[in-house]
Amino acid sequence: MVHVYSTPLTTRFRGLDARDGVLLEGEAGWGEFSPFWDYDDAEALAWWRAAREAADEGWPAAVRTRVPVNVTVPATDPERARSIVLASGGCRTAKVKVAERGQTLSDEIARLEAVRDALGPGGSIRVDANGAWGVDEAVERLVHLDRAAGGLEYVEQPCADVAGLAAVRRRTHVPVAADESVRRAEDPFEVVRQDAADIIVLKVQPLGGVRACLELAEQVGLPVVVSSALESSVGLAAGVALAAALPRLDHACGLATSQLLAHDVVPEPLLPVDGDILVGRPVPTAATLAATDARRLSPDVAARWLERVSRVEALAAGIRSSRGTSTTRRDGAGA
Ligand SMILES: O=C(O)CCC(=O)C1=CC=C[C@@H](O)[C@@H]1C(=O)O
Ligand SMILES: [Mg+2]
Repeated sequence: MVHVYSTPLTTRFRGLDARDGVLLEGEAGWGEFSPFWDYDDAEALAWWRAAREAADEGWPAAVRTRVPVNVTVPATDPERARSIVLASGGCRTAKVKVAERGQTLSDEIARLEAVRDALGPGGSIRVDANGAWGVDEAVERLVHLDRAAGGLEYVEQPCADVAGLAAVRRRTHVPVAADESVRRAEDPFEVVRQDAADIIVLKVQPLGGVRACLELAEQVGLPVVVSSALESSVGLAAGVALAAALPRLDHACGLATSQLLAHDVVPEPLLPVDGDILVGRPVPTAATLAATDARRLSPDVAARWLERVSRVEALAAGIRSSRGTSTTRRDGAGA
């Protein structure tokens, strides 16, 4: 069964006001396929593999029952930032978006001060620049942002390229986390070779599934933060499964993003309680599927997704047969 979901966001995020994607049901449960629209079909293949893993195989065993998570604060005004933190379900870590086009350093300082105020002195604050800064700009900005936050836990992807991350890392005491340099890189190990990061951010869909992420984490050998791709709780469950299966987890994970969706696809979304998400796999119901059904809410979006699924599924099948392996166990499933 294939369901195309669509929901408004509660706060604009990553330039988006709505989120949409596809849910697939297989023998092992539900999987999510929701590459952002700026990912082409070749890039979307990894997202497809993650969805099929969830639907057909399920995930490796958990070694913990709860996962500490951060509240995600979009590039919004200080009052809204404060209320997002206060309504976060007890998160002790906040991730604050910075370097948003059209915003100034003082907007960012005001947002960080509001977040620190709401979090209290004991919480941790990290920022994410999504690769928008040059090296000098990053080093300079971090002095101000570190001060406004009362100390930063780390900066995520300050610059776009790995050499930039490495240079920033040498020039600031704020630890550096690599996100896009892992999930959109041709070679995620470049970050290790250039000594460019203290932490790696892993997202299950763009990296091809929970097992692929566990393998990557082991090979990279750096501390891991598991983060969402702004999925519904069906997709978030895969991130939670990864965080639950990692042998070591030293940092809160970016998996509390159901808070950014106006509607989720399950009756009890994966949301933090006392700052933790309980490891589990919520199941959609007929009522929640109907409430998020893109075929009813925005038929054009639903049609685009069904076409995308057919194309990516064909691409995946072509790759499998050209490698000489058997075709899918579930030929045609999902389309
Ligand atoms: O890490 C989090 O707190 C939430 C997830 C998150 O920030 C992101 C999800 C999806 C797309 C990205 O632009 C963004 C990120 O850059 O980490
Ligand atoms: Mg990021």
